[in-house]
Amino acid sequence: MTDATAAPDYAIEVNNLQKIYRASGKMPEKHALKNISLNIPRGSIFGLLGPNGAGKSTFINILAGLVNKTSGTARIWGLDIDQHPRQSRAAIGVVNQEIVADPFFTPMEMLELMAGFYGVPKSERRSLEILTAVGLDDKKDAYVRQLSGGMKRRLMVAKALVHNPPVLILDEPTAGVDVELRRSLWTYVRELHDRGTTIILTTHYLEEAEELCDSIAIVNHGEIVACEPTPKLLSRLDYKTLVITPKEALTAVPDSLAGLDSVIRDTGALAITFRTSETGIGRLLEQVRAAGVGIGDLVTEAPDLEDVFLSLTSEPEAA
Ligand SMILES: Nc1ncnc2c1ncn2[C@@H]1O[C@H](COP(=O)(O)OP(=O)(O)OP(=O)(O)O)[C@@H](O)[C@H]1O
Repeated sequence: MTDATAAPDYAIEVNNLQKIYRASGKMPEKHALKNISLNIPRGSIFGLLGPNGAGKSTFINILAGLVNKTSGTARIWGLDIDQHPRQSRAAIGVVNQEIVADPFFTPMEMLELMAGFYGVPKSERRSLEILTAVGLDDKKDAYVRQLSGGMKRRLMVAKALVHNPPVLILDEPTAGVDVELRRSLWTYVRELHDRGTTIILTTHYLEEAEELCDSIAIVNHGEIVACEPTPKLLSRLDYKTLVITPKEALTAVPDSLAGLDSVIRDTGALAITFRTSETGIGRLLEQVRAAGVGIGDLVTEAPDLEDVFLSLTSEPEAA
C-alpha cells in the first residue's frame, strides 16, 4: 500500500461532493456539504477547520464509508470510493470523535482483532510496536474499561494504525485530552508524518492547527471558504497592531494621531492598528514621538489563525 512507485500525487481527491441529510421527524432537510472540491497532496499534514456543524465530520465520514454521499466523487489514494470501496478504505485509518471499544477486551486483543478484520497476516502485525508508540505498552493486557479517558483515546489512534494506512484521518483526536497527552499524541503524529504518512486532521484548537498543519482548509456552512498553505492563510490579514506603553499616562489619543486606527486600552497602552503593506513601524513611531508621547515599551501583535478563522466564518448562512 505504501509502495512509493504506486503512490499518487494526491492522498485525497474530492470533486463536487454534496451531502443532503433528508428531513426526519422534526429535523428539516440539511444541506451539509455543498459542492466540495478538494485535493489533499500526498505527504501533507492537512487541517480541516470550521465551526460546529460546518460539515467536517460529514466529509470525513463519507471518506470512511460511514455516511453515503448524495453526489460527487471521492478518491482515496487514487481509488474511487464507489468503484473500489474496500481498497479505498484500506488506504485510510480514521480516528473518530467517539470512543468505540469493547470494555472486556485488552488493548492487545483489540489491535489483533482489528488487524484480523483488515486481513493483515500474523507475520506483518505490529500491535506491540503501535501500543508502545502511543504509550500504552504497559497497559497492553489491562481491560479497556480500566483505562483512563486519555488512554482510551490513544487506543483509538492505535486501532486506526493496525493496517499501516498511508493516510491517517484524525477527527478532533485531542478533544477533552489534557495538554501533556495532546503533546505526546502530536509528537507521534509528526513521527508518522516523517515516515511518509499523510495526515488529515480536524481540530478546534486553532493554535494546534497553526503549529502542525502545512495547509489548511476552512469549511463554513458546508462550503470551503479558504484552502491554502498555512503561512499564506495567515498573511491574508494584512495588519498588525503596534502597542505602546507610554512613559506618562495618556487620557486620550493625541489629536495628531486621530487619523490613525488608534485606541487607548484599559491597560493604558496606546494601540495603533496599521496595514503592513502601507505603513512601516518606523514611520508610525516618528508620528507617535512627534505627538509628544514618550515610549516606555512597545510590542507588535500579529493576527493569528483565530483572527483569519473568525473573519472567514462570521458570515451568517445564506438563505
Ligand atoms: N445524521 C444526520 N442527520 C441529519 N443531519 C445531520 C446528520 N449528521 C449531521 N447533520 C447535520 O449536518 C451538519 C454538519 O454536521 P457535521 O457533524 O458534519 O459538522 P462538523 O463540522 O463535524 O461539526 P462539529 O465540529 O460540531 O463536529 C450539521 O448541521 C448537523 O446537524
